[in-house]
Order: sequence, then structure tokens, then C-alpha cells
Amino acid sequence: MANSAQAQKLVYLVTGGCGFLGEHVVRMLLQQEPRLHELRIFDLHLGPWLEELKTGPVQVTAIQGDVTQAHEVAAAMAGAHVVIHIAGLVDVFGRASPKTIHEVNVQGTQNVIEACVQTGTQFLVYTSSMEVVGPNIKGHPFYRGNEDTPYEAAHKHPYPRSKALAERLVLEANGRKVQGGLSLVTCALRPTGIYGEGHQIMRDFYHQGLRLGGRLFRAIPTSVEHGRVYVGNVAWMHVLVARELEPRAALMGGQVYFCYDKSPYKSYEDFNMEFLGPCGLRLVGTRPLLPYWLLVLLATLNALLQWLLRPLLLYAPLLNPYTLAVANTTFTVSTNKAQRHFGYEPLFSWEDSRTRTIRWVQALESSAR
Ligand SMILES: NC(=O)c1ccc[n+]([C@@H]2O[C@H](COP(=O)([O-])OP(=O)(O)OC[C@H]3O[C@@H](n4cnc5c(N)ncnc54)[C@H](O)[C@@H]3O)[C@@H](O)[C@H]2O)c1
Ligand SMILES: CC(C)CCC[C@@H](C)[C@H]1CC[C@H]2[C@@H]3[C@H](O)C=C4C[C@@H](O)CC[C@]4(C)[C@H]3CC[C@]12C
Repeated sequence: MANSAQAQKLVYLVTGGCGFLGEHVVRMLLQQEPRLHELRIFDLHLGPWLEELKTGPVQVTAIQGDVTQAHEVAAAMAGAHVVIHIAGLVDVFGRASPKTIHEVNVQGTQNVIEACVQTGTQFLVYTSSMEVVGPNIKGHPFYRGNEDTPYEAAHKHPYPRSKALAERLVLEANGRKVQGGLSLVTCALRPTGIYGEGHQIMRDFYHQGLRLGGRLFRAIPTSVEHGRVYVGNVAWMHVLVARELEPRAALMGGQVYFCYDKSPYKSYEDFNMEFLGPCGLRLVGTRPLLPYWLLVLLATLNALLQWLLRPLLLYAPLLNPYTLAVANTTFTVSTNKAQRHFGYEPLFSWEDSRTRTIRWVQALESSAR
């Protein structure tokens, strides 16, 4: 964004632009970034909905590609001013191998950084995760913490490990010289559990509830808080960071920001009921119906079955030792760092976020009939 003529004609590249968060970021950029000239959407799987975007004033370029292939990333990035790197393998269920998770999340991120350097792209926004911090394997609570709260981040699972490694690569790359001699400016956004239109796990819980006759059974105590943030606000934060990285490079370069909004602090299940309740589901029990030791046993059995069945089929239920530990450990955020550094305020109130998500679940209901 070296001179003002270019400043009106920005080229953005969004990796993972066809995923759950990526689609919201793409749509938000088209609505909220008036300086956009071209929007490149790079994804392994391109969505058919991209076609409708191609009729607007911004040039929308869909690029089918793989972040693990350095040459594909570099080719897509040539001439881009800003890259928002969202692509990742989000797998806490054992669907993909640890090696594949590492290749996509870590090597893929390294490829994005090297492509910035090679092509002279100066601004890189990385979608990290709360999981780079925790919950850790010791189950320590992180109660309404911020970016500076001390916490022992210890990971064994391939997904959080890969996100932590990738985030470190991105932060360490801040200040590297890119083609043309300018310095790379990077930063990382750490969403907590994202919810909203398109959220696959919410869809799974909804369908599971329907199969169980409109009921879900409480497994986690109400006292365990799990951080959640609305997808529209996460997308808005990405757009703002991408916009503000140039004018506030000295302040924002190399920084991490939790993604937050006004969503209430609740347990994972109680929070889901904010949307599933108005769609006719009921959460049975004021306390967990099964003792915790039995849930641990079931989760361990699932892990064992997954391992035994792997040669024959992929068995990847929602409950495993890792997901149980995450759901059962308090991890919530309370911070205003994004507001202080780049003026972020949530674009969607809690009421809006809730209404939009309920409408989306209701639409699932009518399409299921
Ligand atoms: N969903 C959450 O609650 C959450 C929370 C915190 C952080 N995140 C992070 O946000 C990002 C997006 O997550 P999401 O929930 O939208 O996931 P998603 O699976 O819906 O989207 C990921 C996108 O990346 C693409 N992708 C995967 N491998 C690729 C590859 N090798 N090359 C190119 N594209 C590839 C997928 O096709 C998909 O469109 C991820 O980096 C994830 O770690 C998600
Ligand atoms: C014990 C069962 C009743 C419930 C199991 C729920 C479980 C599948 C949920 C609970 C918490 C969820 C994770 C959390 O919201 C945050 C993230 C961070 C993000 O980077 C990727 C997704 C992930 C790990 C969620 C996955 C699904 C989890 C574990």
C-alpha cells in the first residue's frame, strides 16, 4: 500500500476462503472494505456460492489450490497487498493423521510466509486459535483471561500443537524483509469457539437432538465456562486488522489478539441451547447425567475403537478424551486489547448474533423436513 493511488486499488488474498469462517470473512470484506479492487479466494475446495459474488464491482478470483504446495501459494499471492491466512485443518476428532495436520497447518503457514517474502506482500493476518494457549493437558482453568494472563500452555494433541507452532512462525516473521525491501507486518487472531451460520458442530448437535426425540443430555457441569464468539464478529476483526496493519504497523506488528464480543459466559452445552432451545430441543438434566469417570471411560473407549477400526473405517465421534477435556475445562476470555490497538467494537450485538444463528438453525430444520 505504498502510495495513495494504489491504496484505492487493493488486492487481498484469503486462504481457506470457502470454509465456515472464511466465507464470512470474504462476504465481510466485500461489504466493508471499499478500497478493495480484487479479492482472491484460495481454497482446496471452492464453493458454488462464489459464482454469485462475481457479478459485483470487486473482481473476485477463485483459486483452487493447496497451501502445502509452496508454488501454488506463491503464484496466487503475486501482486497481493494483504493476505488473510485462514486455511487450516480443524481436526480434534482424529479424522486426519498428525502428519497431515502438521503439513497443512504448519508447513502451509510457512509457505504463506515465504510467499509473502518472495512476492513482496507486506501484510499478513493469521487466524490462530484460543487453543494455542489452552486448555492445557493439565486441565488448568483459564478464567476470563487476556493476552497477558500467565498460563502454562502445554499441548499433546496435534491440532493445538500445530496451531501454536504456526502462530509462532507468523509472529517471528514480523519484520522480515520482503521483495522490494519493505518489512513484513504480521499479526495473529485467536478466536475462542466460533459459532454462527454454517457452524458444522452446531449442525451435528442439532441433528443428534432430533434423532434423540428432541432431547440432548447434559454431560458438562453448568459451572464450566467455555469461551464463544460470533462468526460475524470474528470476520469483522479480520477485516479491521487487515485494514489497520499498515497505519498501525509499529503497534500491531507481531501482536496476538483474542477474538471476543458480548456473547455470554456459559458452559458449552448451555450456550448451544441459546440457539437449539428456540428450535425445539431440550437439554435434559440440571447436572450431568453421567458421572465424569464414566464419560472419561466412554471417551477412552471411543479412542480405542477409532484405533482398532482404522484399517476398516473411519470412526470419529464427537466424544474423545481431548474433546471431553476441552469441553470440561473453563477457558474464557475478557480483554479489550483489540479495542485499544485498532478500535475494534463488535459489529453484531449478542441479540443479533443469537437471532441470526437461531434463524440459520431454523432453516436447517425446514430443509431437513
Ligand atoms: N471453528 C472454530 O471454532 C475455530 C476457532 C478458532 C480458530 N479457528 C481457526 O479458523 C480457521 C478456519 O476454521 P473453520 O472453522 O472455518 O474451518 P473450516 O474447515 O470450515 O475451514 C477451513 C478451510 O480451509 C480449507 N483448507 C483446508 N486444507 C487446505 C489446504 N491444504 N489448502 C487450502 N485450503 C485448505 C478448507 O477447504 C476449508 O475451506 C482455521 O485455521 C482454524 O484453526 C477455528
Ligand atoms: C463432551 C461432549 C458432551 C461435548 C463435546 C463438545 C466438543 C466436540 C466441543 C467442545 C469445545 C469445542 C472446541 C472449542 O469450542 C474450541 C475450538 C478451537 C478451534 O480452534 C477449533 C475447534 C475447537 C477445538 C472446538 C472443537 C469442538 C469442541 C471440542
